[in-house]
Amino acid sequence: MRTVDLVVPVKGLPFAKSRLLASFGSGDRAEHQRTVLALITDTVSAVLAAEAVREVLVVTPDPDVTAAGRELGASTLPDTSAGGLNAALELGERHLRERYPGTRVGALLADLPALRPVEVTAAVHAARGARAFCPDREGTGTTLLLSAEGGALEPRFGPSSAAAHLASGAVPLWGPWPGLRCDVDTSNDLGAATELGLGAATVGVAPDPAVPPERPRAVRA
Ligand SMILES: Nc1nc2c(ncn2[C@@H]2O[C@H](COP(=O)(O)OP(=O)(O)OP(=O)(O)O)[C@@H](O)[C@H]2O)c(=O)[nH]1
Ligand SMILES: C=C(OP(=O)(O)O)C(=O)O
Repeated sequence: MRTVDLVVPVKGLPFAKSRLLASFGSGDRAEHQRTVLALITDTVSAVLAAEAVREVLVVTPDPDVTAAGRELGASTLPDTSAGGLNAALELGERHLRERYPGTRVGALLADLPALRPVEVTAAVHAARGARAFCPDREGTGTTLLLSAEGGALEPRFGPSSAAAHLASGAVPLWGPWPGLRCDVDTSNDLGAATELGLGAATVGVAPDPAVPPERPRAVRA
């Protein structure tokens, strides 16, 4: 049964995943952007295939992300909030509630290249209708937040968001869903996701985390 509509927020590609840029030889921005787009593609593809998910709404200011989201079958909304991540999520939440009054809304971050559709469905079921969240692999961040049935999302993403979601009354979900918990911010995270098994888009483009990036070459006069 389809029980949740999900907002997936994505920054403008040139500004996204800045901590991952160091993994690229000479700080190669084109390769970096291709990898960020691949992370988004694998995340969105996995949630679109999750049985518990009805609609996936990508909220972004970026035209390339918008085009990629549409191609995959997600709906898209321009991020006009200019208020950061939580504002973008609330914008998406309002949009989904206008379309589906009373719906259960979720927020999923777009950097989960080892995500499996069954993990999303299992987490939705494990929440049992409560406002709940899935902590990241370190237990400090959040990868998925679900509103209660009929309740508001109240996103508190950002530094130490797991503690913030817990303090705001959301139930932590600690199920065996390594792909759902493995968000990729750094090269180390990419290594962990590689061990779990990257999705088809990321496996083709991500730098091998075991190979140190090339140093920028000295410029000769
Ligand atoms: N629409 C929108 N998405 C955002 C915004 N800020 C962050 N995001 C997205 O939220 C998700 C989680 O953010 P982070 O894990 O911090 O990723 P990031 O900000 O791209 O990474 P860093 O630059 O390394 O901090 C990513 O998919 C981001 O693209 C925002 O202001 N608007
Ligand atoms: C924004 C978040 O992600 P990260 O810690 O990966 O930046 C978060 O966990 O709330």
